[in-house]
This record gives sequence, C-alpha cells and structure tokens, in this order.
Amino acid sequence: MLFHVRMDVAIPPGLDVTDRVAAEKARALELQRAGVWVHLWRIVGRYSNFSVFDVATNDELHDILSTLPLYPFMKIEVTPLATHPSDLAAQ
Ligand SMILES: O=C(O)C[C@H]1C=CC(=O)O1
Repeated sequence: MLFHVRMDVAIPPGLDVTDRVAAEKARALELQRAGVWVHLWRIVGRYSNFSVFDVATNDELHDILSTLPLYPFMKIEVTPLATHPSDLAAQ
C-alpha cells in the first residue's frame, strides 16, 4: 500500500537536535534501502518533505512514522494512494 506523507518539522528555538537529525538521516536511509520509504523530496523553502511510503498496513506506517527520531517535532499529514486508471503504468 502506498501512502503520500507530508512532514513539517519545527524544532523549538535553542534546542540542540544535532544527534537526533543524524539519527533521523540514518533511519531514513535504512528505510529507503529497505524499499519502504520510496520517495523523499524537500519542499522548497521549508523544513518539510513530501514522501511516499510503501507498507503493508496502516499500523505499519504509524509505527514507522511515530518512531522517527524527529517525530516529536513533526506535524504529519498522510494520504492513502490508489491506482489512477489513466496512469500509463496501469495500462
Ligand atoms: O529533513 C526532513 O525533512 C525531516 C526528516 C526526513 C528525513 C530526514 O532525514 O529528516
């Protein structure tokens, strides 16, 4: 199942999150290598990203997102994706 996910990060001013950001990057790379985090794009001008996750269940996605190191500082919006009948890949 594919999910479009928007993550907006807001770090409280003055908080040192250097280690957390490094841990987040390591986890993001791990999930990409595993084929779970299939797209990761920066939203221009924001500390935000658009991502696509490929997971088996809603619960799996929730577990992944809620254990990201930066999760306590994120606002997350999830949109489930379905196949579009006019998608070339679906012909
Ligand atoms: O930078 C972000 O958008 C937040 C988060 C997502 C991947 C990562 O390395 O950090």
